[in-house]
Amino acid sequence: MLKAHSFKALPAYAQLQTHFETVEHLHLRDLFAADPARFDTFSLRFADMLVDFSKNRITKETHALLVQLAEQADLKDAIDKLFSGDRINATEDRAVLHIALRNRSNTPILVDGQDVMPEVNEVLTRMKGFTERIRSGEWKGYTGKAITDVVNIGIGGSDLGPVMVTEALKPYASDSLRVHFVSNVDGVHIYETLQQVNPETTLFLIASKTFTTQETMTNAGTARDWFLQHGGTETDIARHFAALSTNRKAVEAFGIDPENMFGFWDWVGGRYSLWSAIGLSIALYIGFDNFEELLAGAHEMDNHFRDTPFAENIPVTLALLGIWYNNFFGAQTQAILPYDQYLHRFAAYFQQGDMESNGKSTDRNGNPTDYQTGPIIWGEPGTNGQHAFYQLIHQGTKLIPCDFIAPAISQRPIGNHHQLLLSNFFAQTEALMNGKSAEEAAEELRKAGKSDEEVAFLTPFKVFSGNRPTNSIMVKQVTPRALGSLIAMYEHKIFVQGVIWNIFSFDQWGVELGKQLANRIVPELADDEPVGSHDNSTNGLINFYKHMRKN
Ligand SMILES: O=P(O)(O)OC[C@H]1O[C@@H](O)[C@@H](O)[C@@H](O)[C@@H]1O
Repeated sequence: MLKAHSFKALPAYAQLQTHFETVEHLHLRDLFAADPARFDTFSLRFADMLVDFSKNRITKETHALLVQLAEQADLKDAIDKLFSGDRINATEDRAVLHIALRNRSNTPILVDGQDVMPEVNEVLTRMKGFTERIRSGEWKGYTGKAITDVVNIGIGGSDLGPVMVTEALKPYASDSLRVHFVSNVDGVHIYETLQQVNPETTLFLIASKTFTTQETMTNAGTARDWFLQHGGTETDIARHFAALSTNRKAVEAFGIDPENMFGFWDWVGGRYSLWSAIGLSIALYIGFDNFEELLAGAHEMDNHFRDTPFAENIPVTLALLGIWYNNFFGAQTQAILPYDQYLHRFAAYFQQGDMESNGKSTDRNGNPTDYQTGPIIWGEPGTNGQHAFYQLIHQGTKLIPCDFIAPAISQRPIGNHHQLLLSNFFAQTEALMNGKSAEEAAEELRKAGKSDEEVAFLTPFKVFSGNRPTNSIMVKQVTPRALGSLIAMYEHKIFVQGVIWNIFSFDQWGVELGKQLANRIVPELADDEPVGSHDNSTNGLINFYKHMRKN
């Protein structure tokens, strides 16, 4: 169990509040001018990764106070508990052990006195064997043909991780195996996917921790019906359906051969599950060796996180900076901006990772928080984002801390594309930091031949206040190993913030109410009778729908 504390009663919180008043008006431009070694002071290295956090509105004192905040929140104790299988997910009474799934050192990790590693290794071995049989073509479909398409049916944590990672690591994929993902209960999603595949050569992975999720069970049922309608028989299902789940009974009840079930455990949170059997689509797509590289990269980051003093600890540093903006500057959001097209689902992945983990307003004592917790996470890959929403980041009224992520080496070196891409990556954080003064703007206009009148009119619109904070995270290349480290880095950042905010990061009660109400509404939609059991608006909407579909 994590110790509880009062976030705002931590001594460093009050000190940071006072300190904030001295920092709030400092401009990054001046901070850089005053300290030629600012980059060295505020950047960290890890393997082939560089994290430059010098373009943040902090001084050495800010950093020191933030580290104290972490210490006073007993972060060390929380990290020990995370890594030792303590039941830190108290409201679900579970340990939180995604770190065990990638524990390549294979040191024992105990839950209730029992080492979980043998089970973890056993599932990995089965995944490896299965992956190899599918990829080699040894595994045959019901007409004797090799599998060419894998359809992962899952949602939330049983979808977003595999989608993001298979997209990110496309260059490592086999040419002979395609992956598809169906998540939405909107029939359009399964329809469009089934259009693209052949029942003789398709493997469906039903990915659901609980094996009860409405969307997934509905899509799985539709896939099974389609398979049976297109030539497959009940006995052929064993060659074409596998389950990734913790719920053996429900898997069997669905009719999937237990031989084709890859299990995991209640101590794997859905949004932390890509490292488990939920990652089978990843392993099938990029091969098991590459999947192990992904695990190894995450394990390296786990070790860094567990063993590095807070001041040099990358996830801790990112978490503290986030708290600085969230709780002192009043920033509402955090943008994640990968300058790598293959990482185009990275921000979407951490929308769930972060917002489902830390979007909470009850603290660990059961009291409402009187401070802000998890930020809104959003982002698109560069340079597309630049032509969409960067206007607001540069000149809008909101403070938006941004993480810029880029590889030094492109997976697809073509002409000078990557240099152009990276010139934008470097230029954007420079522009956000420096801005452009009225004098500079006026000078530029004059040089462009504008009249004095035009200069006077246009200058205010051409001013950039700058002082907009960014982190720049560079890796050598987005290899499976580097990606594993990057994901684990953000996972631990989220953990650290939850510990300091005194909230429980590993439950998700907030997703339940909507599900409950939808289940109540489902039978009401079966006939055309008007409903009157809801509030006026909901009745009106349901009745409009019933009217429209009938007429
Ligand atoms: O993997 P299953 O059990 O289908 O859950 C899928 C998703 O459901 C949602 O409601 C959330 O709770 C997510 O954390 C979870 O990843």
